[in-house]
Amino acid sequence: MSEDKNQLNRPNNEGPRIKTSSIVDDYVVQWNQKLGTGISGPVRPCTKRNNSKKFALKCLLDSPKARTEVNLHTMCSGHDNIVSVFDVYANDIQFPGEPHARPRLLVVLEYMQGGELFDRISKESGFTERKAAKYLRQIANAVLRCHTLNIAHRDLKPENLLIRDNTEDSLVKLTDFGFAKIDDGNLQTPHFTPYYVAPQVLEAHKYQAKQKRGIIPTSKPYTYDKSCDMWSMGVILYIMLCGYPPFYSETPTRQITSAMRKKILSGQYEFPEDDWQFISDSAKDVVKSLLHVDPSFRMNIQELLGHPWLNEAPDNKLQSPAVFMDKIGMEDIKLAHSQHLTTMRIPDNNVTLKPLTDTENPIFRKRKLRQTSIEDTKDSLEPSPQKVKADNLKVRALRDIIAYCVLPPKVDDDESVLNNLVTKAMQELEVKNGICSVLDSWKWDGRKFQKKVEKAKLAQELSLLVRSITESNSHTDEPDS
Ligand SMILES: Nc1ncnc2c1ncn2[C@@H]1O[C@H](COP(=O)(O)OP(=O)(O)OP(=O)(O)O)[C@@H](O)[C@H]1O
Repeated sequence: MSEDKNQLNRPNNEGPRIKTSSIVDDYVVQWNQKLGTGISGPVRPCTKRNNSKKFALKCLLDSPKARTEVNLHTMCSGHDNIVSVFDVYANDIQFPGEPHARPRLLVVLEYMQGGELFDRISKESGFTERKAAKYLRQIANAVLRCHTLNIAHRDLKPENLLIRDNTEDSLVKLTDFGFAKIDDGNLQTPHFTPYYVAPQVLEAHKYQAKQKRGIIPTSKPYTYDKSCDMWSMGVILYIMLCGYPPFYSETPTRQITSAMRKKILSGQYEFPEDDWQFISDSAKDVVKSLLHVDPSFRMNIQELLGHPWLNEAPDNKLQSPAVFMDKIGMEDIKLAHSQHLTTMRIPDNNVTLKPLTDTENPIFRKRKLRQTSIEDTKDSLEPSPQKVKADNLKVRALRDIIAYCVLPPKVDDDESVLNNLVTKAMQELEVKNGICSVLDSWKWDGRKFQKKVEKAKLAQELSLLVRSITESNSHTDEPDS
């Protein structure tokens, strides 16, 4: 058996053996070439000295987060539908423009010659439902591997689905474990940050409450991180079938609009007749089951793999390749999906309110990355501490309301607490349009609500408002519409 095959079949549950010898002893790295670029900088080609095989090299600044990425990726590696990790080196490296060498993790990955999945689909002349099902099955198998190991990938998006080679039946493989985490399904009240409470957290609370009341059996624990992956597969499938995403702004913009947010939250999407009339009901059933707004009713990975459409999809031709040819449209689709994933990811630290500097915002980072020509600038992409402080102050009052709504009620709680918090927010906020449209739902008369407030819903809508305010502050060049 070849060395590479051995590597693919070895058990990976101990994490990688990180070598401290120099990578150049074993590999020739083409430092000036790029296979692609992500938030952590370029991925470069490299060749193994002893067998002349080509690999892809991802360079990460060494940090606990990078070590987690490498660790979880290595654990999932060794599966046909996951890009394999072959070697990991911890070396000090100085890139052009840097004053000194910095500790880096150099991750030698299986070389994915065929590029990104959606680019491949755009070139397929006879792309059919059956082929879409074949791709989805492979993606689902990758997710099964992760979920079986209790790892949620949390960044399932088109750019992270790569094709092995240029052959007709080439495999699709999942990569980039930068947001992956062990999903222990453990969600107790203090274990999230009210600042960034995502709809999924609130939904998880609802689920737990239903479990406590015996409405949902406790034997099927709901894990919110894993259900993000299922949602992502629903979006990816929808796009594969028609060429555009289910939740999309009508006006071309790189920001999610508030109307779009509402649609996402309430699961409002359509199968426009013109484009979907020839797509099978079975395919639509898979989409619906994955894009279920309530994660407790969303299909899990085993259910997806057991769906008949995956094996019996009809051979009707799809229009998506033609739509994928529109590169600018594709970029927008990718950005919108990334942004939505950011909303769904739950902050990992608990109890204390997190400063913005600790959050990951791929859109923000990517935009910055595009603006700079210096390689490996990960550290310089953070907003200044002064700006973070100013941003935090602007939305502090909104965060107080969110925290009030999501934390368990105090014994002496009454309506005046919420009314006072809202009044304070109205006084502090510079731009009030966003909050006014949220408050309108419960008839805020300037001092109190005339209608009974659904606290979970209010928290959901305000957390989206907070995100849009802080994000639009980060990109004053592209205001939220
Ligand atoms: N194994 C590989 N073989 C070929 N190209 C690759 C490989 N891994 C990554 N790439 C290319 O590099 C790009 C960035 O890789 P990756 O997503 O792992 O980096 P990242 O810095 O974590 O990016 P992201 O912004 O997506 O989080 C990919 O979209 C792809 O085009």
